[in-house]
Amino acid sequence: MSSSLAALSSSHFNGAYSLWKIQEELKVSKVGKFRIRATSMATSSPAQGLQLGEGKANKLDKLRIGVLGASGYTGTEIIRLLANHPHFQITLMTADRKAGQSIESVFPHLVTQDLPSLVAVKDADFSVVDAIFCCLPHGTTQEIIKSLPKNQKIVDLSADFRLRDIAEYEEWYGQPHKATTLQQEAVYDLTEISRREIQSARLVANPGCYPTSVQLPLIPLIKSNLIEVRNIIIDSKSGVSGAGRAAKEANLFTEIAEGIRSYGITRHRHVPEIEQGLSEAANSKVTVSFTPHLMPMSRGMQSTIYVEMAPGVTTQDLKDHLVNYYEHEKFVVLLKNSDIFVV
Ligand SMILES: NC(=O)C1=CN([C@@H]2O[C@H](COP(=O)(O)OP(=O)(O)OC[C@H]3O[C@@H](n4cnc5c(N)ncnc54)[C@H](OP(=O)(O)O)[C@@H]3O)[C@@H](O)[C@H]2O)C=CC1
Ligand SMILES: CC(=O)N[C@@H](CCC(=O)OP(=O)(O)O)C(=O)O
Repeated sequence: MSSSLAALSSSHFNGAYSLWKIQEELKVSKVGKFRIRATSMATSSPAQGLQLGEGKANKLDKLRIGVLGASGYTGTEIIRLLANHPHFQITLMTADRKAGQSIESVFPHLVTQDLPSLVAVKDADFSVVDAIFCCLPHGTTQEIIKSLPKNQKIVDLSADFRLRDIAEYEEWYGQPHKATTLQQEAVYDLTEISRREIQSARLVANPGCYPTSVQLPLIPLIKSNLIEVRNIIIDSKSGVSGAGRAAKEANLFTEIAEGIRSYGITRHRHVPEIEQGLSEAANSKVTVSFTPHLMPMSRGMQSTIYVEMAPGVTTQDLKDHLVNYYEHEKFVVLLKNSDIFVV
């Protein structure tokens, strides 16, 4: 008997890009141990979630965008991606404590952009937007999205509409769901996995950071039966911006510099989201062992994922399949050189 394990590394810059690689295979057999190295890298952007049907996009010069939570970390990434985009114009930006301020007073690097001032959600004029990116804390998001005009496309970056099972949401997030009807309508997934459904959805639930780094490499491999759907071990590392911009004692420089902190062991809220995505790909219940770590870096993420390969499958098969699967994806790029992999 022999068993084959592969370790896949997947990383991304919070909320904007993802990278992954197949790192190495450790093959254990009667005749001993050997290693094979292969590398790949992927990038993915939440902005991909905003694609209207071709007809509509062609009629508009620029799509007018509202960014709710523009003074936060994900909000500013959306602004960075869209501010110079030929097809988008940011016409509304909201904040809470920073309402009334200019965006450059919050993020000085945006000083060269022609952007509206930050307003409170209650004062926002939604008639000036065609589509909305919602970058608000979960919990808050459900109430606010519920009150938005029904004709606008919304891409929600929070976790509020990701879990299809309301009971599961309430269990893992420790609060009742306040927009259960909208939850039924929401389309959760990565653009690379469900592009068509996302294009036609009104409410898109953008996957979380850790689930993105796990699902990009694993879903294509599960769908094609190249890996076993048991004993999946995910070891993830995140920069501190993943926790948002609001001040927290645990995220002070003195707490996180020069150290590594594992947290949420066996009970991180991304476990059900990861298992939901992998189970759908496998058409059977998949469970995972997932441990996130907070790293002394401001942004970026790396997930090293250990999987059992299906009988007869090699790491080259995994790599070939992923290269093929993501061949036409602009935001997923596989690393060619396995020695260079830096977050
Ligand atoms: N950070 C990350 O890497 C990622 C985060 N996410 C998710 O995206 C969402 C936003 O996260 P992130 O950008 O990190 O969070 P931040 O804490 O950095 O920003 C939150 C934003 O929401 C505003 N806000 C806070 N409370 C309220 C409220 N009650 N009403 C209206 N606006 C409010 C804040 O305004 P103000 O600053 O003026 O108070 C700020 O603009 C979260 O749900 C998070 O889980 C998703 C992917 C990645
Ligand atoms: C370092 C850190 O605290 N990370 C966050 C996840 C951040 C993320 O992007 O996920 P969401 O979109 O679900 O917020 C956490 O562990 O809860």
